Amino acid sequence: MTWPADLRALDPGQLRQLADELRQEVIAAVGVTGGHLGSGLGVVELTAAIHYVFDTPDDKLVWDVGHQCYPHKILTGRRDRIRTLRQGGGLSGFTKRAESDYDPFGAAHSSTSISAALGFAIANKLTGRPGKAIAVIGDGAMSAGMAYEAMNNARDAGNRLIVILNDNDMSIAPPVGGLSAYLARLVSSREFLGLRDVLKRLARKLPGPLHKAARKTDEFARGMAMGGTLFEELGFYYVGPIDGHNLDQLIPVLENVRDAAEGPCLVHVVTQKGKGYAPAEAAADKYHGVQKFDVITGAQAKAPPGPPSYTSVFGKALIAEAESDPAICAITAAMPSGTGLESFAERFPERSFDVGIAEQHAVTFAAGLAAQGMRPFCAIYSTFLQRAYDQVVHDVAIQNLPVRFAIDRAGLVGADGSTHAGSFDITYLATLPNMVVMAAADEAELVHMVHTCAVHDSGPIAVRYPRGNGTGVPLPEQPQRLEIGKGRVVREGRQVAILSLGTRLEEAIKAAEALEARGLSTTVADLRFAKPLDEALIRRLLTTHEVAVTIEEGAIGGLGAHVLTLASDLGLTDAGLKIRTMRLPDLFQDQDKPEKQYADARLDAAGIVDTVLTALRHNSAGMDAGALA
Ligand SMILES: Cc1ncc(C[n+]2csc(CCOP(=O)(O)OP(=O)(O)O)c2C)c(N)n1
Ligand SMILES: CC(=O)[C@@H](O)[C@H](O)COP(=O)(O)O
Ligand SMILES: [Mg+2]
Repeated sequence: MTWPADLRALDPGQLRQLADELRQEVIAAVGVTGGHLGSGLGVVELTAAIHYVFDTPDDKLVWDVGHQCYPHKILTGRRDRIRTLRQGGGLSGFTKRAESDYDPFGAAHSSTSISAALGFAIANKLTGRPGKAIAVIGDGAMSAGMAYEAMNNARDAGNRLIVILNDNDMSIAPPVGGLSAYLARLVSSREFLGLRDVLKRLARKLPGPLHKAARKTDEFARGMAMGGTLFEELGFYYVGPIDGHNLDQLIPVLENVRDAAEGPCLVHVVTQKGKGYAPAEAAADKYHGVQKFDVITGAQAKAPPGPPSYTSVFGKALIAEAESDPAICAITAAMPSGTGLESFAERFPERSFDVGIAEQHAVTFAAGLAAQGMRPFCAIYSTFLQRAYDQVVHDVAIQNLPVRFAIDRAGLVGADGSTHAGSFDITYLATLPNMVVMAAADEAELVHMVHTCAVHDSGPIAVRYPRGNGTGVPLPEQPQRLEIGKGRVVREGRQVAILSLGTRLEEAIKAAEALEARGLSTTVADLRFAKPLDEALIRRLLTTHEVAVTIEEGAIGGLGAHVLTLASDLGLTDAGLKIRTMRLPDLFQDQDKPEKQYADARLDAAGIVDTVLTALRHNSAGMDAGALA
């Protein structure tokens, strides 16, 4: 069928056909690109209905997280580019302002949509613009406090704000907590919808005050049957639950809500994650995030067997520690599989906590556990820990509590792009008093660091490690307790010192070999700690080598900055010390593959060699003293 630019040219039957074709296009595209599938399949009809009923892009449609936006992108002028998803220079895997007027707000971190939509709604109100703001938020995203902060403030928006709760009873894992149970009760009260339907139609027909009376009756009736909807207590007119795959239900309800005299409204739609694709529907994770796959069989492309992932090494190491220490417990914010805590939860269900998408709560909950004698490991991706920064400072660091932060996806992450890059954790953590910050150079080091976190009695410790597989080094039989603040020299030289932190060590060693081939004797040190620094080792290296280079997979303000500060504090920079810091560039990185990003950032052996040779050529005025012989 030819799809019209304006869906309102279609009759209901044609719109249903478009939805079916749209679903097939999503499946075909993600089969080629990989990415997020289940969520988008669950909102195919909802996406078509929203663009049918509302006047997008003038009405502002804000997707929460945005991982479900592929049908939206196909319907809004990006059908021809959908197979460039999540590739350098291609479409983002999330909504992105720069990409289209139909993406009024970027996303990727969850639970921001209601706040953003409220901003659009109030701006329209203040400027007299007529447009609506529609936030589509999932049941998982609805477990984050930020959603309630926004709803608590939404009343002023009146009927300019519409929230659509997309309830598919799934987060990445099955949803958790009281909200999930509450929504299940709302959904199971289907017979109540009949009563509400009647009252709603009645309410809509009645003028002004009576309308309000009917609404009160309506709420009262619901209160009797359901204890009042949480959302109504927050000032929303709750409509639902309705079938989010039934266009014959979706369209009249959305039209009513669009034209409602009052608001804000929350429409509760019930959908199925992975809808319409049997392999996704059957999968435990509903194909939340997938590799390229065979569309016929659903079989995903398997990565060639290689070393274990850092995530799995962490999960196994923590279980080993927990076997002998009942104080060890684990916390995830809705990402048990991503953080490697699934097996821990199976082994120690009573000591494992999935708090939902609630990183702020996760950190302060960990602080409470630690204050009462437990040894909590808070496993949160670097990028998502950013959401709980004040909790790290205020509840953990200032109180010097023994919380352990297992920071996965630290560094570049590739296809998820700039919103998910773990670029800032060294910078934002190593600046905190009391905080210990470690970075594993390989998976063996990670085992030692997990053990050190388990046995060392101190305040907070963070250990960072990257997305993906290890280097293939053998895992230690017996983990070692590392001395806090002590690095290690992995190669002794005399002229050049490379001070590495984390997994850039492999490239540092390659660079040393290349420099030796040029007659430059090179030392390589794995500092292990961004805080506290190994002052004795750093002083020795900086005072006995012609040039020193620091390298880290983090943004400015991390290891390099701390080494430079130490050097200046020790007066080592007074004597014309040649030192260069290598770090991620000062920009938000696209969804290029990590190897391209490392090369672009020069955080590889070639970049290190180039940095050293350039430094050696520079005279004391920092001028290039001509090509090195
Ligand atoms: C702050 C934050 N924490 C964690 C994530 C990882 N994450 C992405 S989608 C998702 C689950 C979202 O569930 P829901 O909102 O119900 O959407 P669905 O996938 O079910 O459509 C999570 C935990 C995130 N994007 N942002
Ligand atoms: C949408 C979202 O935030 C998660 O699905 C994230 O993309 C997972 O990242 P990993 O694939 O690195 O686990
Ligand atoms: Mg969900």
